[in-house]
Amino acid sequence: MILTALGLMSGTSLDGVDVAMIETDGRQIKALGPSGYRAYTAAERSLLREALADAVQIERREARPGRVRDAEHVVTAAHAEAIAAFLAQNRLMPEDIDIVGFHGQTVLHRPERRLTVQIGDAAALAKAVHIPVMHDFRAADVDFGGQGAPLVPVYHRALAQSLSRPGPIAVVNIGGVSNITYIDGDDVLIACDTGPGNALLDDFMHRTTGQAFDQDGRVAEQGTPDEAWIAGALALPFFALPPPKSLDRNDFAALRLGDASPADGAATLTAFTAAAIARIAPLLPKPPASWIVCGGGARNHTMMRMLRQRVAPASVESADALGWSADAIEAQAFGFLAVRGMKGLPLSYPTTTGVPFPMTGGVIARP
Ligand SMILES: Nc1ncnc2c1ncn2[C@@H]1O[C@H](COP(=O)(O)OP(=O)(O)OP(=O)(O)O)[C@@H](O)[C@H]1O
Ligand SMILES: CC(=O)N[C@H]1[C@@H]2OC[C@@H](O2)[C@@H](O)[C@@H]1O[C@H](C)C(=O)O
Repeated sequence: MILTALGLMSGTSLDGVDVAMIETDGRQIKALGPSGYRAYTAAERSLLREALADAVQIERREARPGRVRDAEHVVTAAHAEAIAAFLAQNRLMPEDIDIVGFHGQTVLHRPERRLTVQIGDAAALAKAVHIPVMHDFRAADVDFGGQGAPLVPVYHRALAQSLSRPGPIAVVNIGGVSNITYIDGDDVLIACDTGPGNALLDDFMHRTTGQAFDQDGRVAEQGTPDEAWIAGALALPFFALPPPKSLDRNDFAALRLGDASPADGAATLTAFTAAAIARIAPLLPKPPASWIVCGGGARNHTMMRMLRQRVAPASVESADALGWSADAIEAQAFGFLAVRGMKGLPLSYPTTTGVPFPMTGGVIARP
């Protein structure tokens, strides 16, 4: 049966809430609908940053220390607003939607302690929007010893079904953290986080220039990467580990650049992200022949150029260039995952998160 889902994603970049509509039976994509976006205000974003800092002390999933509880209210309200605006703009009624896939906002990810915390009150959201809400997508995977991330690979595989590109194909998402899905024919699906995405660069830009991010990679383009610093950072044990593996947004936050100018610092961090993505290739069964990049990093021309240099002669294309929506893919993915969860289909596999057997997930809150 084909269901209509709305997927919602509030990613590690802390920039806002993406919404996207998808019609699917959980295996194939029947149609992709419109998408929308509700940015966090500067005040909301700084509250989320404080919540991330306070979340470090969390030991039980339900705990909401310090600013985490206030942040949870803000996250829930922002998602309710995002859905209301999306329905109004597209002249849709709540009854037109079968299920909402609500990822929430990750504030702490410690799979080695069987702990991953996404804030957002699904029961309150279901009541506010009058639609059933599926949430807690990562919990079952982590409970069974999986990484709990990344979860988009099953959706990348569904998207790639209609793609004619030489394989193996690597779909890379450059959000706050970067992750990769490796697809080789119908049977091989491997995934992991590769290292930093935009979060380190965004934090550096914020600190040194007051800008939220390096628009189109223009600042990095003016600078020179510090290759010795990058080689030192890539020597961290994480980068030598084979998939599956995952990261917390702030796992590399302690890395410091010293006195770099904004241009050289941005160039170094952009090159670090590209180099960390390319570093996964020797840990995969074969080097990918076609790289497809989604997430906000696909708009950073300097990052795309640096990735091209590092994976040559393989091709590197932006998801938008294929007619996929680089910005909406993760939100579409959580709509798709909600339908898979309703049908008891796996969200993750031993080769994507390290879970011991294919694992479904998600919990439904009803209005
Ligand atoms: N035009 C642009 N030029 C350069 N960078 C951009 C541009 N647009 C977006 N970005 C970068 O992309 C980031 C947002 O990416 P995205 O929306 O994929 O993140 P996310 O949803 O938080 O991701 P994830 O959950 O995968 O970590 C911004 O913080 C910024 O660093
Ligand atoms: C714990 C968590 O929220 N992880 C995010 C984060 O952002 C990118 C990367 O790290 C990825 O592993 C994951 O998100 C995507 C949507 C995923 O689960 O596939």
